[in-house]
Formats: sequence, C-alpha cells, structure tokens
Amino acid sequence: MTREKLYLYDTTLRDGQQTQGVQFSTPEKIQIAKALDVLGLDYIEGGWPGANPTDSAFFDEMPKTRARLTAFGMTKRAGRSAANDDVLAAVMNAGTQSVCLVGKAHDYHVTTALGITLDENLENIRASIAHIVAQGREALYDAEHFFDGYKDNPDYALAACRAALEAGARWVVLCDTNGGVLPSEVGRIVGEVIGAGLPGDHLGIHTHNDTENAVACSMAAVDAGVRQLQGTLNGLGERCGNANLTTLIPTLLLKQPYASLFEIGVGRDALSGLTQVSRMLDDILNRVPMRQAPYVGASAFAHKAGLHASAILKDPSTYEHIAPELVGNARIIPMSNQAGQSNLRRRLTEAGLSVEKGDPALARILERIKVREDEGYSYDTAQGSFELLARDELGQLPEFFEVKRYKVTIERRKNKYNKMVSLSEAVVVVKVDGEKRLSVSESMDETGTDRGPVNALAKALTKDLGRYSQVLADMHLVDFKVRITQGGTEAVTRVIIDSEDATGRRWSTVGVSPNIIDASFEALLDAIRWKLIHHGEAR
Ligand SMILES: CC(=O)SCCNC(=O)CCNC(=O)[C@H](O)C(C)(C)COP(=O)(O)OP(=O)(O)OC[C@H]1O[C@@H](n2cnc3c(N)ncnc32)[C@H](O)[C@@H]1OP(=O)(O)O
Ligand SMILES: CC(=O)C(=O)O
Repeated sequence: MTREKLYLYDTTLRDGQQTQGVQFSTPEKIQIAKALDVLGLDYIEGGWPGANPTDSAFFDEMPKTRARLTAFGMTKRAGRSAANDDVLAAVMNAGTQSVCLVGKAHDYHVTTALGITLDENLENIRASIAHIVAQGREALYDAEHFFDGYKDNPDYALAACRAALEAGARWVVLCDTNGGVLPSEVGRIVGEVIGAGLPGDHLGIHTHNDTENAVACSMAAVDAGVRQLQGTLNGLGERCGNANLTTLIPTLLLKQPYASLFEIGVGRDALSGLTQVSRMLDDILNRVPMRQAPYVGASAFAHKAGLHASAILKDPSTYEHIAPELVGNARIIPMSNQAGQSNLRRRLTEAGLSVEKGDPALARILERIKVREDEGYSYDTAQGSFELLARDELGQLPEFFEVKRYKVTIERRKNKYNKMVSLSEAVVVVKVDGEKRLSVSESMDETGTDRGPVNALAKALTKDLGRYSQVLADMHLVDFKVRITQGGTEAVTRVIIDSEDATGRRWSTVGVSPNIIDASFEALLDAIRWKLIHHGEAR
C-alpha cells in the first residue's frame, strides 16, 4: 500500500518564540533551524521578518536548508493594496520560497479586533495570498480562530478559507488559536469542512495546549483528513504552548495506523536523534528538561517500581511501549524505596559493582535505602550517593580522608562602597594520610560576588586534601536543589547537589539534616568521594 504524504511544519522559531520568557538570538535560531532540517521537517517557520531585529537578521543570514524556510506575517490591512502594505512588504522581502500569513476566520474578531467589515477581511485574505502567488512563492494561510469561528458562524469561517484557496494558497491551516477546542470537536469540524468541499490535502492543523489536548487535537485532525501538522519542539508556544512535535513525530512514525498510512520526512535514523534535539533546545533556553516528557524525558523509560524492574530485566517490552533507543533515549532503573533486588542488581552493575543474585548484601543495601528514604533521603535521582551507600555496605568504600570538624560563619557588613554585603567564611579540619590539615575559605569569588556559605565550605574542603586536591581541581557544582521534607516525624532539609568535571560527567548526591548547612556538607562530601572513586575513568 502506498503511504500518503503527511507534511510536518515547525513553528518553534515563530510561535515557540511567543512563549513567555523565550527570546532566541539569531545564532540560536540558526542552530535550531539546522537541527530541525536534519530531523526531516518539511517546513521551518523562521519568524516574522520586519517585526523585530532578530527575526529580520535570521532571514538575512538564512541557513541553506532542505526544508522550506517560511516567513510569517499577517494579511494586508484594509484601505491599502497588498503591494503597498509595509508590514507585508517586509515579510516578502525576506525572499523565502514559502510565505505564511495569519488572517481572521472568526467574524467576531473581524469586527472587534480589526474593526473592518466581513467583506473587507475576505478581500484582505484574497489579495494578500494572490500577491504571494503572483511573485512565484508558495502561500499558506493560517486561519486564525478557525474552530471558534466555525462554531459561531460556519459559513464565514469557510468563506475565509475559500478566499485563500481560490487565491492560490497551497495550504489553509485551521487554527485553534485560543486552545480551548477538544479533540472530538476538532474531528467533527474537520470532517464537516472536508464534507463542504475543502480538500484535505490542502488543509493543515495548528493547535494550542490550553486544555493539554494540543497533540490529541492534532491527531484528531489527521484522522479526519488534514495532511499538514504544525507544532513546536518541546511544545513551546504562546501561553500553554503548541502541539508538541517531540511527541507527535515518534507517534506518527511508530504507532499504528499512522506508521502504515503516512509517509513523513523524519526517518528512523533521524528519530534516534530526537532526544538530543529536545535537550539541545532546553540547553539553549537554559531550562531543566521536563523529566516526564513523553518519549524524550529522562523519566520516559525510568522503571522505579520493583515489579516493573524485575520484569524489565527479563524483557524490556513488559513495561515499555517502545524501545528507548528508537528516540535516542535511555532506560533507567532508579533506586528508591519502591525498588526490589532486580533494580538493585541492575544499578550496581551500572556502577561497576557485581553482586551475585542471593548475596545477603543485597537485602542489607535495600533495607538501608528504605530506612534512609524514610529519614528524608532520596536515592531516586541521587545515584552518586546510592553508589557510595552500596559500596559502604559491600566494604568497597575507601576512606580517603576524615572530616574532624567544620565551621561556617555568615556576616553582613558594609563594603568599601558603603553597601551592605554578605560574606561567609568556612573552616574545615580534615585528616588525610594521618595528618591533620586546616583550611579557611571565603564565599567571595574573583569578581567580588558572594557565592554563599556552601560555596565557601566546598572551597575550604577541597583546598587542602593532600594528594587528592589535584584530582578535585576540575570538579564544580552545577545545580543545588533544596527541599523541606518529612524525615520520620520531623521536617528536615534535603539538599541534592549536581556536580560536573572536565570530562562532562555529571553526578548527583544527597544530604539530609534539620540544618541546611549540614545537609549541604553531606551532599558535598559524597560528591567528592564519588569523584575520587571514579578519578581516571572516561566519561
Ligand atoms: C495568533 C498568532 O499568534 S499570530 C502571530 C502573532 N505574533 C505577533 O504578534 C508577534 C509579532 N508582532 C509584532 O511584532 C507586532 O504586533 C507587529 C510589528 C506585527 C505590529 O505592530 P504594531 O503595528 O505596533 O501593531 P500592534 O501589535 O499594536 O497591533 C496589531 C495590529 O495589527 C492588526 N491586525 C491583527 N491581525 C491582522 C491581520 N490578520 N491582518 C491585518 N491586520 C491585522 C490589528 O488590528 C492591529 O492594528 P490596529 O492597532 O490598527 O488595530
Ligand atoms: C497562527 C497562530 O499562531 C494561531 O492562530 O494560533
């Protein structure tokens, strides 16, 4: 059976940039466009040329792509010709092969937001699309508020779409601009639109995630006959975001009936780079990747419960809907009080510790984890501390040094500019190779910024650890998370520290105490011990 082509249209660089707090630079836009091109998107909407300097610069420096780079804008304003509309001219001047214009499809918006007549709006759509086509470009019409408009006045919403198609638009994209339409409504309305004579292979869908249904609405539209899907990487987009392409793409490629019915530009090879593309975007945005994201999240293939992990070890398909490698993700068997011996043996193997099935140490380690988690520890994410706990129980934890005592003082005082500043000072006494050493450090860095008491402690602790100091030179803290949690019957502070070294390795460690400094110090000690154990290993 020949598969029908389903076009994928990415709007990360346009609607994605409408996300609160997101502002790409031009080089970042270029980097994302290249990644989308490698992934196999058919269209990449690069932004709105003329609307802001970054978008204009992106089109000036436009990368060469196999995908169609598309400039976005709006239909011409009433009272002037398409050729004389300066906003439209800036969009056309970007020189892209494809141009997508948003225009009203809801009568209420025409009269309320634009303040023009319904006929004037239809004429604006018609004339703007004809202008694009006359210049030999491919025209797309984003029918704004199409679904809400269709529910209020179906004849007018359809007339707006027909105006665009008759003027030569290759695609009419049905937009759920406010994101409040549900999948069943989308399916019904798209069915009616196609029943009214609009060709499905010229229709697209653009949804928003305001009811967490953007992906489901997009699938419903495909089921009903549209053949272009719009979305963004990681679901970025105005308000709650757009349909998430990092979810839609693997679904279309791996799930039935879509895999058999449709051909999409993304191949199996490119699919295995999906997780990396998703993380690259988070990296650019300086965001922590969403653990629970379908397919690409760090927890998407994490098997925490003992029953799951035990079956996974026999056959991963027992608790996985796809193999994680297909999307470039990885299986994780975290350690926690939900775990049984199967999780444990798997985690120990990953840490290079081999323990035979039935070894009584397994039960002891599990018991210790359960007791410690009851006290407020969490080994689910703090895999570094888990490994140290297991090594300790197995008699494989060297005592590199002993901490005899430590002290931190925090002072508020005026600096030389008469401004109040904080300064922390830490004193740590350790015994290394039988010799006592005392180190003092301050929290101020070389730029004069106060980095806080934990930083002062970390500096003091690593300052003079004898032969170990050199090994720790390339280690630094990259994240520091604090939670007030329940430890037994008391509230305690849990600190999780993420550390990194020059090889790019990251490891997480945990500390718990009623005192935040003690909890931080414990996590810090574990981080240092982990590094000393793994010194010399490649990433
Ligand atoms: C549904 C969507 O997400 S569509 C994409 C929306 N994206 C953006 O708005 C981001 C980029 N936009 C911008 O930078 C600016 O809005 C610009 C440069 C395009 C326009 O800026 P300004 O000229 O200052 O107008 P402003 O943003 O205040 O208002 C938009 C104008 O466009 C008009 N307009 C809105 N939609 C359309 C349309 N489809 N066709 C014609 N005119 C339209 C509005 O009526 C309003 O004009 P008015 O002030 O005369 O009433
Ligand atoms: C065009 C668009 O972004 C919308 O209607 O949501």
